[in-house]
This record gives sequence, structure tokens and C-alpha cells, in this order.
Amino acid sequence: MFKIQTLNKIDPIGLKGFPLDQYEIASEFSNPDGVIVRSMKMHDMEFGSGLKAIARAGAGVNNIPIEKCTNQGIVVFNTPGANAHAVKELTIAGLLLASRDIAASIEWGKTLIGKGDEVPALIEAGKKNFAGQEIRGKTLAVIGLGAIGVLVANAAQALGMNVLGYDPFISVKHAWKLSRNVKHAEGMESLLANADYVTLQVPLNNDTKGFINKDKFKMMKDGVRLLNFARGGLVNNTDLEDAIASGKVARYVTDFPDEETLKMDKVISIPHLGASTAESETNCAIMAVDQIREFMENGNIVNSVNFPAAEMERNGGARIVIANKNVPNMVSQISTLLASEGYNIANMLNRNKAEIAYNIIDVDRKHADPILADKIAAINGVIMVRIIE
Ligand SMILES: NC(=O)C1=CN([C@@H]2O[C@H](COP(=O)(O)OP(=O)(O)OC[C@H]3O[C@@H](n4cnc5c(N)ncnc54)[C@H](O)[C@@H]3O)[C@@H](O)[C@H]2O)C=CC1
Ligand SMILES: O=C(O)C(=O)COP(=O)(O)O
Repeated sequence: MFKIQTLNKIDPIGLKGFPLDQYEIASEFSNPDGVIVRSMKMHDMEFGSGLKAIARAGAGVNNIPIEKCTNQGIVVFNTPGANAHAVKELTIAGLLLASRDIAASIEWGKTLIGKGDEVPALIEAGKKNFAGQEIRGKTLAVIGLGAIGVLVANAAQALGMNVLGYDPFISVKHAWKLSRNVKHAEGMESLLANADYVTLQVPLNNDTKGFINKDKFKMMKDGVRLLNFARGGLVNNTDLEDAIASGKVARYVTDFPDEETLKMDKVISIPHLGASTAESETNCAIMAVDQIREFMENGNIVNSVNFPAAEMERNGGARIVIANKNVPNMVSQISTLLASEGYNIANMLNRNKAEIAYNIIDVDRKHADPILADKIAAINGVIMVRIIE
């Protein structure tokens, strides 16, 4: 029985993908085999010795201590693209919220409660205070052209915006999906100098923390509208406050409010609703469950952020999966040991990603002795071993 711990509320339709004769699902376990999580911060958690995989039902993995997981042989998955449409739609709503003073005008409307028959006239008299601008014909800079950025760029273009895209690491898959009307920005300076709106669709990591800071604000037009549906930490709050005070930033729409931004003028705050749609929650949960199952039952790895992709058909025999440091001579040590223990390799796959290598080895026997796993684990550089029958 595999024990799967859910750390956030995970969509029940997705969780139904776990056959109950093989999996036990609960929000509390002392030493689970797998974890499914959304945004809960896991950095201070201790991981039990049985933990094999963490699946983030969503895109961003900044709530998971990736390096610690890699060192402990724990495979971390995410579900790329599964919630991208939901975030695209809310980002488009953000463009309109940044343009038409919708949030403040709704709040003002509520102040008229009790004015009786005067309300319609007061509405007509007061609306001049909330006039806005159209997005059509304006220029939008999209920073990050991944699953979400591409959808936002294409949708904004379809709404009549001029769209500039920036992503030095764009994947071929996403480049194919990008509308040919989206212009490629050569660099940050020309991107920001020409944009009326800037939207962030990049992950938060060591390279992007505080990415939007005073230097970037200097490059932007006066009165720019900044959208952040990616992560709060991408923007330096002190520099943002100054940029708002000077009129450089006319509106900041964020899905990630914090104590500081909540107090700022011209900030429109949404409580991290980007992926909170029934469709996205189901998509993410189904994908996370499929990926965890494939790993638990077959050792195959699809959509991991810290391990290489590795998939091999089963041959009906026992399978041994091994993670090791990506250093020379590991495969030969492992295969020598297998031979000396009398195991014949029927099929084998070896993949690596940065510091880690992953092997799937099928032997031509139905069963492998658990002692074998201990012997492989004793090889210097081996991080994780599992026998799957
Ligand atoms: N508001 C919400 O509820 C949600 C927010 N997100 C956030 O949006 C981010 C992006 O999500 P996806 O598009 O699904 O991920 P993705 O991995 O498909 O795309 C991210 C893109 O950013 C690019 N990138 C990375 N560093 C960059 C840099 N320094 N400059 C320009 N581009 C850079 C990558 O090359 C990649 O193409 C997530 O990491 C997450 O933080 C994602 C889903 C929901
Ligand atoms: O997928 C992401 O990166 C998100 O930010 C969505 O977060 P959530 O699953 O809604 O807590």
C-alpha cells in the first residue's frame, strides 16, 4: 500500500485516480510515500525516510525545497500547463482592472446604499471620477513565454494590443504556439521602454527574485501598469512604492498581496485566485496523480523539475530504479554488482539532469531480493534505490 499525503485541498476528481486497493490517501501521515501539494510552504518540513515523490498540483515550485529533495532522492513533479488557461483569463481581467478603475468604482457604488431614489443620479454624477483607458492599441510586454505567457500574449494580441514578448529561454514547444504577431523584444531596455502594460509570467527562483526593481522601473514609461500573476517576490516592494509615489507606476495588479503592498495606493489585490477554477484544479490533480502513480508503480518519471525524464516499457520482470550522483563509473559499478549477484539485465535506461542521474533496470526475473537494494545503496554516490515488482 502506498501512503499519499495531501497537504492542500486536492481536487477529489483527481484523487479518484488512485486505486484504493493500492493507495491510502490522507492529510496526515507520519511517513508517507508520496505528497501532493499546492501552495503550502514545505521548506521547514522534515521528510520521512519513506518519502519518494512530491507532486505539485500546479506550476510554481518555489514552495518546495528542491535541492533538499534532490539530495534525499525525492522526485519533485509539477503539472506544466494544467492551470495555464485559468491564469491567462485572470491576467486578461487584470489588464482591464488596471485600465478601468473597476475595483474602486465598485467600492464607491456600495457607499451609496441608503440614498434611495437618488442613487441613479448619484451614479451618473460620480462616474466621471472613474474614467479609464482602453487596452486596444496599447503595448503589452509579456515577460516569460511559457505555458501561461504564450496564452496571455496571444489573447492580448487578439484583443487588439501590440504585444512584445521576452523570454531568453523560450522552449521550442512554446515558440511554436506563439502568435506570429507577437514581436520578439531584443532586450529588457527596449521591451520596457515601449510598454504601456507589463505582465510577469516567470517562475520565482534565485535568478528572478526582486527582478522588477528600481533599475527596471527606470526603463519603463511613466504611467505604466504592472501585472503580477506570477509571484510576489518578483517585485521589490520598496522600489514599487517609490515608483507608485513618483507616478511611474499607475497601477499594480497583483495576485500575491502582502502586508506592504496591501497598504500601497494604486495597488489592486487579488487573493491568489489565478488557478482557482474548477477546471484547473481538476486538471492539475489528475496530472499530479497520474505522474505519482507512474513513478510509484513503474519508476517512470514525467514532468519532474529535479530529475531527468525517464520512461521505459515494463518487460514483465522486476524493475530496479536507482538515482545516483552524476559522476563517472556509476553504471559500470551497478551492472558489475548485478552480474555478481546473478541478475541478468533485460533492458536498461540511464538519463541525467544536472547533478543527478537516474537508471531504470529491468532484470529477467520476476523477483529481486530486497538485499540487492541494500547492496546497490552501499555503492558510493547512490542516492536512492527501489525494487518494483
Ligand atoms: N497566479 C497563479 O495562481 C499562478 C501563478 N503561476 C506562476 O506563473 C509562473 C509561470 O507559469 P507557467 O507559464 O506555467 O510556467 P512555464 O515554466 O511554462 O513558463 C515560465 C517561462 O518563464 C521563462 N523564464 C524563466 N526565467 C526567465 C527570465 N529571467 N526572463 C524571462 N523569461 C524567463 C521560462 O523560459 C519559461 O518559458 C509559475 O512559475 C508560477 O510562479 C502559475 C500558475 C498559477
Ligand atoms: O500553479 C501555481 O504556480 C499557482 O500559483 C497555483 O497555486 P494554487 O494551486 O492555486 O495554490
